[in-house]
Amino acid sequence: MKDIKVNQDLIRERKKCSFNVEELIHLIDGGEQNTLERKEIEEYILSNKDLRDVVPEEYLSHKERYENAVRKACILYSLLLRRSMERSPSPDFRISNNYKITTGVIKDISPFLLHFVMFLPTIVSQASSEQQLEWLQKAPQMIGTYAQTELGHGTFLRGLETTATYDPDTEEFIIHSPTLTSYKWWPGGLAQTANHCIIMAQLHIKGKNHGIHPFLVQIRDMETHMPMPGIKVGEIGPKLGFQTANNGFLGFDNYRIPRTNMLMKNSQVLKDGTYVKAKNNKLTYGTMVYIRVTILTDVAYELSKAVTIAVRYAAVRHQSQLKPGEPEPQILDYVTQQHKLFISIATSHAFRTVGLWLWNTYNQVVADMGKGNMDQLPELHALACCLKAVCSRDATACVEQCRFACGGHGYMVSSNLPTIYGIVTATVTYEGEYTVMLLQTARYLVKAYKQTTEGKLLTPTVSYLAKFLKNSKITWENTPKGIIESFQAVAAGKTKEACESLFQHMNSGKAYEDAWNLASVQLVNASEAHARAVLCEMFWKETQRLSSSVSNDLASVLEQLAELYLKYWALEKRGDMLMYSAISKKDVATLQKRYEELLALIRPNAVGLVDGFDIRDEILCSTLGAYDGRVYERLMEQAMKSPLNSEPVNQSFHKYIKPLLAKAKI
Ligand SMILES: Cc1cc2nc3c(=O)[nH]c(=O)nc-3n(C[C@H](O)[C@H](O)[C@H](O)COP(=O)(O)OP(=O)(O)OC[C@H]3O[C@@H](n4cnc5c(N)ncnc54)[C@H](O)[C@@H]3O)c2cc1C
Repeated sequence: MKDIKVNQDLIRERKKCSFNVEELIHLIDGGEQNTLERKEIEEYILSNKDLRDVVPEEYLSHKERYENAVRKACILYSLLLRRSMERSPSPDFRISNNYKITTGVIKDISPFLLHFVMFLPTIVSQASSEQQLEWLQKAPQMIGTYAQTELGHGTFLRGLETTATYDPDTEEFIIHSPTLTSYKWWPGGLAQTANHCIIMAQLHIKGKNHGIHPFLVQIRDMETHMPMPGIKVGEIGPKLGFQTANNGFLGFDNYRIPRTNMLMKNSQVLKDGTYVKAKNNKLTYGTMVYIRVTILTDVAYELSKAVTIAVRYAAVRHQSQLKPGEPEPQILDYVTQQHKLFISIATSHAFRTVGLWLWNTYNQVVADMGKGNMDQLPELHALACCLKAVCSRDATACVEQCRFACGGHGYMVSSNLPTIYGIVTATVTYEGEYTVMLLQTARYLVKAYKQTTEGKLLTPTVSYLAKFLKNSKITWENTPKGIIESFQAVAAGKTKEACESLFQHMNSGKAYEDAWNLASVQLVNASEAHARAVLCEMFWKETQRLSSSVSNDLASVLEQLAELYLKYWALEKRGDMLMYSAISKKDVATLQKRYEELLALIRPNAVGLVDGFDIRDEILCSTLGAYDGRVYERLMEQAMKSPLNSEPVNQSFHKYIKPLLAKAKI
């Protein structure tokens, strides 16, 4: 960074920082060695000139954009492949930001993403060991995706219509799309990129439907890349974001695949058509839970990008006057601006920290499952559902807030905030839609509530229910512990009310399903409250644990962020606090005062904190957020790249405007 001219405001901000930014970078990366490795990969990839766009992506046509994304993705993967042949990859890739290198190459979503995040993990988790051996060997030739959603059904898996009918004479499955609504719709990379696909289809044997099962299907010829006969495949068109993800549709016309292409780790179909049911149907949850768990750290990273852009911009931008006659202050000095932005810094840390805790829990549960112990799977599933829902929704709100905080310039595509928003808001829907996820967790909460009333022991993450269901209002204590307990009391109270509503509807003669639907707004609220209680508790506990391993300077900043997170949400949810704890109006004022003190404490470290995310300019891709703060110069440089600026008069003037003006003269 020595040779570049850095904006004076940013220089001053960096001098104010009270902690060692390098230490924070190492903490986020999971150790100094990981930081070194990440930086080395970033330099190796991002210094490759072929990966730079001469014309910014947004000026390309839809087709050119896709082709450019494929070109860059191929260079990227061959570079990564060469490197992995030279040295062994990092043992724990989740802990480091290494895996985020793709966003520095393809600003939006790679058309190969699904191959890595869904196709390969599904083979690993759902194919038998023989299938894995065969397919993973062929994997370098395969480009895969995961096709579950259909035009007519996403959430309701049992409603999927694609059929896989077993023909014992040829030992094949006949894959068929019987209706328009049975067409697969959405899978990333499906349209023009993938040559293979895991599809979910209804398994029919001898006239009996055995439900949804996964199948490996080749959809394109390995040489010509033409769609295989019997396959209809294409692209679904532009979306809010994900412009380069190559989301596709797929239909089958009695397409035959070998029997051995059903993924048979769990259920099996024998040669004669005998169906062998999975020992435990929960085993198939594996990949879904895995992806939901990883979404927490994914949105934490995207949010760290958004808030880096917004905080650096707020340090460089001067607007209005605090006092008449005085110079215009940095907008970061407005307390409302700090209120808008600092929660995003804290939230990114919260989601990364809790995400890593959940990741470790997931690994523990998977290890136990390997030994035949499934006991913790329902709890993990319930946790992953509500945390995925709340984190994706909160991150979306935070990214949008960062964009608002940049005023008009935040609306520029060159700020990169609109693209980040497009990426983050998609996580609210895919891999389990928001409301549906909260309702899944609600089922677990209802069960836990019943267990409490029966005096049975509860699993650790809901054990607070037993404690707080007894008290209608708990004593208010203005400490992190007190706030966490209040969130637990809120969750317990909302769970109780949702359950009472459910049971009342049932007692009045409604069927369970109707009663569930009638109580569902309250059930969703209970589930959201449970997620907040878990987030607050785990973020605080994990911060305490991490703080003991870092310098005092860094520890105090980390604790300020965790405290800010708790205070922010206690204030946001003050209505709930008033309902379920003995908090008074005076206590709320004290909470507000401390929250404002925290904003002031964090203010001098704001730029240092976003520098601590250590996101290279090539990955940020933002005119507003680059390390050097050359905001206005970059905005103008990017504007000059608009093809409309390449000629002084556009042809549309002669074609349309001039004749119109001529008519106006008459
Ligand atoms: C960017 C993006 C990428 C995607 N990538 C893939 C992919 O690679 N592969 C793939 O297979 N799919 C993919 N999907 C599809 C995605 O998984 C589905 O969109 C998602 O599961 C939601 O299903 P749906 O669209 O049918 O919505 P719906 O289920 O129709 O939901 C619509 C509304 O109905 C409500 N609703 C539905 N059921 C219930 C219920 N039981 N109770 C209360 N409310 C309910 C929902 O809350 C929502 O408000 C992708 C989607 C997006 C947006």
